[in-house]
Amino acid sequence: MTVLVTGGAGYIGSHLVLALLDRGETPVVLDNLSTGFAWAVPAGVPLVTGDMGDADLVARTIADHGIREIVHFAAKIVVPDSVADPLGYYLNNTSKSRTLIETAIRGGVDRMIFSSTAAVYGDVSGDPVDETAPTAPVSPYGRSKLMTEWMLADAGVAHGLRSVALRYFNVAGADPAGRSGQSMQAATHLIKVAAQAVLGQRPKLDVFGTDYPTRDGSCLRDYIHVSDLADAHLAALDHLRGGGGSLTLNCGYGQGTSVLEVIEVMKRVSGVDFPVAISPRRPGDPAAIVAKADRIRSELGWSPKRDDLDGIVRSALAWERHLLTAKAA
Ligand SMILES: NC(=O)c1ccc[n+]([C@@H]2O[C@H](COP(=O)([O-])OP(=O)(O)OC[C@H]3O[C@@H](n4cnc5c(N)ncnc54)[C@H](O)[C@@H]3O)[C@@H](O)[C@H]2O)c1
Ligand SMILES: O=c1ccn([C@@H]2O[C@H](COP(=O)(O)OP(=O)(O)O[C@H]3O[C@H](CO)[C@H](O)[C@H](O)[C@H]3O)[C@@H](O)[C@H]2O)c(=O)[nH]1
Repeated sequence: MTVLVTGGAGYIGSHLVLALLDRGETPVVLDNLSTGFAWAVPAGVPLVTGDMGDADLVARTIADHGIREIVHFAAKIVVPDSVADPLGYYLNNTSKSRTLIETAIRGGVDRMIFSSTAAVYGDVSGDPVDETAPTAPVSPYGRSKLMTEWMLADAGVAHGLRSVALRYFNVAGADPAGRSGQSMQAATHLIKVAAQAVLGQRPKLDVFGTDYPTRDGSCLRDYIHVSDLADAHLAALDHLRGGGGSLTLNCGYGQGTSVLEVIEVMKRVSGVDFPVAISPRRPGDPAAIVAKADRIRSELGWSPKRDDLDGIVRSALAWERHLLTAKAA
């Protein structure tokens, strides 16, 4: 069975492509390479370079490869950018997802896994949130993804498309075998930025706000290893292939870690005391967001294998070193 992976040249998508190959499946990647890399798509995996908003291209790809299922990662993903450019985010993440979904249904696709986000919940009190919590995103990014969840749910009722919306919490780390990782140099994610600070690629790390109502004043997030997340997608595919119905599932470990704690782990694991500056809050950031992650275990039988912040940080750092060596070569 051939699986179409939109955004498969990106960070998380490339890890799913590896996980699919590891279990003998046949992925095809559709990616416009706006933030992804052709080299991140393993040799032998077809890469269709183009936009998911291009209905003709999507229809052709579905027909050419006999696609019945899509894992949909393609999106713009930077929360503060979405505050500055909301319409660009609604176009790419919402409107183009609408085109993708419509074209998929017309082409006979009946299963879709969607990369949703904890950002759909908004500013929660800090208690772990389950999937029944009200959705009240505080950023255009979060709203752009929530609207796609709604489209999938409505299309499911009207057209029989079954889907699993996976609400990722904070994804971090890299493939334990060193085959992929987060590669965008201008990335804004905390663990990636901290790894770059360790290697001297950034002069310092800014902590965006230490005046939040949290245990040390910095924001709390639930960090999940990217390979555990890839496994959750395999389990979601198996669920739908087995005839299972549509689901919305949190993907996290249920553990909140503060920005200052992440920095402490990065310094300890690397042995490098990089400079840290306390800076103002960043627009669109909720104070605390931690998953209640029971449903994914009971519905999919998924359980994490790499629930360890030291290990996540170590793998992120190893990938950053790899990128640096590759650049120098
Ligand atoms: N990284 C996180 O912590 C996180 C958390 C929650 C949800 N997510 C979601 O996971 C998904 C993947 O994120 P990522 O971290 O791998 O980001 P990424 O930027 O590395 O990957 C996104 C990929 O989509 C491609 N893309 C973007 N728009 C496209 C379009 N219109 N047509 C075709 N390709 C397009 C990009 O080129 C890139 O390869 C996104 O949907 C994101 O919203 C990520
Ligand atoms: O240089 C930095 C980078 C980040 N942070 C802080 O670290 C925390 C985590 O920030 P990230 O940018 O790593 O991640 P976000 O929580 O903003 O967002 C991520 O997780 C969300 C879900 O919680 C979304 O899905 C989104 O796609 C994904 O980027 C935030 O408090 C942020 O202010 C810093 O202090 N300094």
